[in-house]
Amino acid sequence: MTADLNEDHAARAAPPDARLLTASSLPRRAFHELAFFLDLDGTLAPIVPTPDQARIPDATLSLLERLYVACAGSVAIVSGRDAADIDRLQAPLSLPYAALHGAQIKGPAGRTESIEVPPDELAEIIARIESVAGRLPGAIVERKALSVALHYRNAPRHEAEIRQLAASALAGHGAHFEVQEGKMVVEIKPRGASKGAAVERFMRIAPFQGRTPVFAGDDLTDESAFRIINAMNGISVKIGAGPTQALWRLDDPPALSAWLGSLFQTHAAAAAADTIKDRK
Ligand SMILES: O=P(O)(O)OC[C@H]1O[C@H](O[C@H]2O[C@H](CO)[C@@H](O)[C@H](O)[C@H]2O)[C@H](O)[C@@H](O)[C@@H]1O
Repeated sequence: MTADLNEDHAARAAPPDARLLTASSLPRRAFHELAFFLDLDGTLAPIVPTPDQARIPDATLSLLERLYVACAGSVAIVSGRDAADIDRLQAPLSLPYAALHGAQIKGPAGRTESIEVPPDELAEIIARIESVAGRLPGAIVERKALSVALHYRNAPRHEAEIRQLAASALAGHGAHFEVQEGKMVVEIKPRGASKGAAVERFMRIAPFQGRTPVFAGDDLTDESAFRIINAMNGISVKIGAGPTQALWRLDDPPALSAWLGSLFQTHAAAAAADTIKDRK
């Protein structure tokens, strides 16, 4: 069993005790005290039938821009997607991000960091997967810079074969790669890449350092980040149903947008109250 499958087990074993997050659940904190880490698919962008149909709604992009300004740059996307996809999906914004489940990081000053994997091994894995997936109607192979995802959302009857294919493609490459399960997808990613490690990395650098981290995510890959966030006394938010290590829960991407919007309303109301107090 790989580390990530263990994470899967840990998530399933956790009691379903994440509490519903509302506008008044948390003590009020100023934006300059907070750092936001947001997953992409299923969190900022609703889940859709194929990866290339995914979009971050314009209203969410506007909210992210306001948040970025309010937090003086302490907002990052933390995704399993390829860097090029994150650039495309967040345009016209250019928030810092972790791509490929944390294997690559683009920091606040645009500096990039990356895990390295042997390119010939990745090419072998992809060739093996593509040679079989082509015979499974509906299966989608998503090639990424350091990994490959095998989607079965449109080929649910082939789930078992697809999982088996990922396991067999990994054989002989386990020193550098590992399996990452996700929503109707099985991926082969660089060994050791994790969203938790990416969040820890961001939290060691300005402007994130010293703030209370907030992480929202919907999938198994987000569980490593929830654990790190909890250990940092941060705010971990699971989007959607399912067992989780997160302490808070929101129903879906629109609920996350509404909660982020409510932070601005609370902030504005508090500022107005302070002004009235000052005048008295
Ligand atoms: O960490 P994330 O930003 O959530 O990325 C996880 C994977 O998301 C994408 O796949 C998922 O979303 C697709 C679009 O909604 C959906 O069709 C698919 O079934 C989901 O698994 C993306 O394609 C992957 O590369 C990401 O790793």
